[in-house]
Amino acid sequence: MVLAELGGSISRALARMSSATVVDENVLRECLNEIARALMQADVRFKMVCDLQANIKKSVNLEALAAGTNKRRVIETAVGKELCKMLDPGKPAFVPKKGKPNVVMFVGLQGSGKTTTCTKYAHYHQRKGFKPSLVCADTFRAGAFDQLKQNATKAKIPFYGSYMESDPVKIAVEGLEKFRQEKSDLIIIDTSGRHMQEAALFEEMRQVAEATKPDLVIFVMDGSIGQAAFDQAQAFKQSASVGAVIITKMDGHAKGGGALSAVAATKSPVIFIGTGEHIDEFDVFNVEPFVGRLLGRGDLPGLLDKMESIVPADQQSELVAKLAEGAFTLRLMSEQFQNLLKMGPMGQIFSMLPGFSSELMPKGQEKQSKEKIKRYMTIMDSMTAAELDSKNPKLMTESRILRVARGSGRQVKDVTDMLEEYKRLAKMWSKLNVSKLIPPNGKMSDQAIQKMLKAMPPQVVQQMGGKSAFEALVKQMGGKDMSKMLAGMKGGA
Ligand SMILES: Nc1nc2c(ncn2[C@@H]2O[C@H](COP(=O)(O)OP(=O)(O)OP(=O)(O)O)[C@@H](O)[C@H]2O)c(=O)[nH]1
Repeated sequence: MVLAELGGSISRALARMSSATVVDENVLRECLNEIARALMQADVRFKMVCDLQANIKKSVNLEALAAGTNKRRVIETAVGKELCKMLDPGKPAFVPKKGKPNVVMFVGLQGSGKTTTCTKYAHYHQRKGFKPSLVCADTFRAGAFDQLKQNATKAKIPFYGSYMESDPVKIAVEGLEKFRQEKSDLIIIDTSGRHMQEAALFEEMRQVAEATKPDLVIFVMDGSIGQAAFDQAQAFKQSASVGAVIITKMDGHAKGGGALSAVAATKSPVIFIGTGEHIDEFDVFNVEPFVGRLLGRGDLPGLLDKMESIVPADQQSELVAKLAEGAFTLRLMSEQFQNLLKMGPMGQIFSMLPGFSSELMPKGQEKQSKEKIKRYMTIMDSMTAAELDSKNPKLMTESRILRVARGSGRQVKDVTDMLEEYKRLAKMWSKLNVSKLIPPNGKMSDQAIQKMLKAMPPQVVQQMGGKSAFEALVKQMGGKDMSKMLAGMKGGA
C-alpha cells in the first residue's frame, strides 16, 4: 500500500528533525518540504499541499516558544492537525437510524467498485441489526443486475431489479415502494456508472435522486485514480448532493492522496474504505487514527478491535487458558495461523502499532510468509486428530511424516519444516509460562515483559524495531488487555 510509504516518509521527516541539535526555522522548512514532497508523490493536489505548508508555518512560531518546549512535538501536532483538517470537512455524514426507511443512493464512475461496495455497505449494516435491501437502477451495463443479484443472494439481502425495464428512474421508484412496504430500514440504490464525459450519466443520476429523494448520496471512488480524483469528485458533487465518500481498492496500489482530494472537492467525509474484493474487506474510516498511522503514532484501539473481531472474546480466554496449561499442540498452531491470515496484510498491522511502519515488512516477505502458512495448513489438513492434539513431538515418526507428505501432495522436507516451526513455537510458549505472564486483568509487569522478550526469536524482536521499541510498545498498551494481543498475534511465521 503506497499510503504506508507516505506514512513512512512523514514519520521519517519528523524523526530527522528531532535528531537535529537545534530546531530552527531552517530545520522546520526542510522538514515541511520533505513532507510536501511525500504528499505530492502520494497524489495530493499541489494547492492542498501548499495550503498545508502555509498553515503549519503560520501555526508554529518557533521563536515564541518557551525555552524547554519540545519543538518536535509542537511541529508534529501541527502537522497532524492540518492533515486531520484536510480529511475532515467539519460536518459528519448522515448516519442511518434503525426503524426508519433510510434511503441511500450510490454514485460513481464505471468500474469504481460501486456495485461491490453497495453490498458491502448493506452487509455491514445488516450485521449491526438493520434490515437492508438493494435496488439495481443500473440499466446501462448489461451484467449489472446479475452481479448485484449474485452478491445480494450470497449475503442474504433482498434485492430488486429488472432485465426488461430500461428506465432507471422507474426501477428505482418501484424498488423503493416495494421495500418500504416490506419495512426495510435501509434501502440502497445502485446507479449506473459510466465515463465522466457522458452528460447522460449525470442527468440520469439527477433524475433518480429527484424521484427517490435519498437521505444520503455516497460517491464511490477508486483509490488508485490519483490526481484526477479532485475533478471527478467535483463533477459528481455538482450533479448530486454527495454527502459522503467511500474510497475503494485501498488494498492495491492506491496512493491514498485521492482521498484527501475527494474530501476537499465534495466537502463530505470519507466514511468507509474498501480493502479487497470480499464482502468483509470493508473498514470504517476514522480521520484521527488514519492520520495517527501516517505520523507513525499507530492505532492501538483499531488494532485491538480488529483482533477482537477475529478472535471473539470467549475464544481468547480459552486460547490463553490452553496456553497456560502448557498445551501447545499442532491444532493450536493451525488456529493461530488461521487468525494470522484473517488479520489481513501484516504490513497493515505494523502500521497500527505506535512507532512502526508497514515498511518494516520487507517487500516480498509478506507474500512468502503467507504462502508458507498456507503450505503448512494444507499439510496439517492431512494429519489425524490424534496427531494434531498430541503433546508428544516424538509421535511424528518417519512413516507418519511420509504418509502426511503423500496425503498433502507435498515434499517430506515441507512436512519436517512445518514440524520444526511447531517445535520452535512450542518451545517459545513453554518458556513464556503464560499463566504467570498474563495476570487475570491482562496487564503485564516489567518482569513479564522482559521474560517475553527473552523468549521471542531475536529476528522477530529486531523486526519490531528492537528491544526498547518492543518495551515501549507494551508500555503504551497500558491498561489494554494483553491476552487479546496474544490471542491474535502468535506464530511469527
Ligand atoms: N481489490 C479490490 N477490488 C475491488 C474493491 N472494490 C471493488 N473491487 C473490484 O473492482 C471491480 C469493479 O467493481 P464493480 O463493483 O463491478 O464496479 P462498478 O463501479 O459497480 O462498475 P459499473 O457497474 O460498471 O459501474 C470488481 O472486480 C470488484 O471486485 C476493493 O476494495 N478492492
